[in-house]
Amino acid sequence: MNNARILDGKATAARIKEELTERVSALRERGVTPGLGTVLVGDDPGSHSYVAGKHRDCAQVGITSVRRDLPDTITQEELEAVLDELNADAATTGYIVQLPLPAHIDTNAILERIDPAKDADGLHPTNLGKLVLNVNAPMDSPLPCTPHGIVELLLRHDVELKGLDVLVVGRGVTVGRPLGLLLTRKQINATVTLAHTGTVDLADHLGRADVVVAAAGIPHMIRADRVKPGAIVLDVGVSRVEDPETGRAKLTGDVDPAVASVASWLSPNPGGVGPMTRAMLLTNVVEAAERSAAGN
Ligand SMILES: Nc1nc2c(c(=O)[nH]1)N[C@@H](CN(C=O)c1ccc(C(=O)N[C@@H](CCC(=O)O)C(=O)O)cc1)CN2
Repeated sequence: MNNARILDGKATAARIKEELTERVSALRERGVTPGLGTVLVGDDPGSHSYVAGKHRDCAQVGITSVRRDLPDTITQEELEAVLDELNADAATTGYIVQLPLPAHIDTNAILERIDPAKDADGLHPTNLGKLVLNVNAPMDSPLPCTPHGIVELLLRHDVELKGLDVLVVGRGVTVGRPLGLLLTRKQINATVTLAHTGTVDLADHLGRADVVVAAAGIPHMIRADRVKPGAIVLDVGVSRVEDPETGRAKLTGDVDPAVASVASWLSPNPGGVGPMTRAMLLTNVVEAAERSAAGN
């Protein structure tokens, strides 16, 4: 039995895209055309699918976009040269480097090479630093897309986290760490536990959490019998596992579908945080263009 109400990321992202379409046309009337660049290294099917989705979204809202798809044999220096080109390209008002990068590439050095004013992912150290220092008033600088998407998804469903105990499972730089910072801001005022592979008794944390954000990338690790009844559960992690019936790869989230019978709200996967991640990327691109149109 499914009791949980659905945090519908697909429908919410569609509404955000409608709002952005109007903002983009207002910018275009003022002679400003927002343009997204994507840098994709290698041939990971998941990354290719996400990047393709980002370009489809751009076309939908009127943002121009360019792709730089590169072989996984590229060197650090060659990749940095591509970023230097994008930093200098006036038509690219914002860009992202799709993660993960191959192991021989120094990811932190790459993120640092992005012009912070063109950082559409909010992952440049300057922009992450603003998040840590809590100095990015709304729209001053980009926020990382997935954490921002999670907050926006909850806000637009009128789900308040004030005073709630949130368990974030996963301490990665694109989700867990920045999400902990966002949720502990005074405007949200949640209490956050960041669980990770070194966490001793995850089951104990799970059983006590009012809100669970699962971003570990371990299929169905969050089970109904472990979750506090009435908890709010967001499924962010994704794995590609072979479907035994068809033999084809299938997307599987971190949350067992049976959790829907005990949770009060559930953000499914697919259809939850993924589309919101893409909507927040578009938001970052539009806001950067609006800042530059305002001369900031
Ligand atoms: N540079 C970045 N790299 C990565 C990020 C990021 O924010 N910036 N996050 C993730 C992947 N990601 C964005 O790039 C992403 C994940 C999921 C989706 C999405 O729309 N998922 C759909 C299903 C899509 C499908 O069927 O393939 C859904 O959940 O409904 C978009 C973007 C890691 N890398």
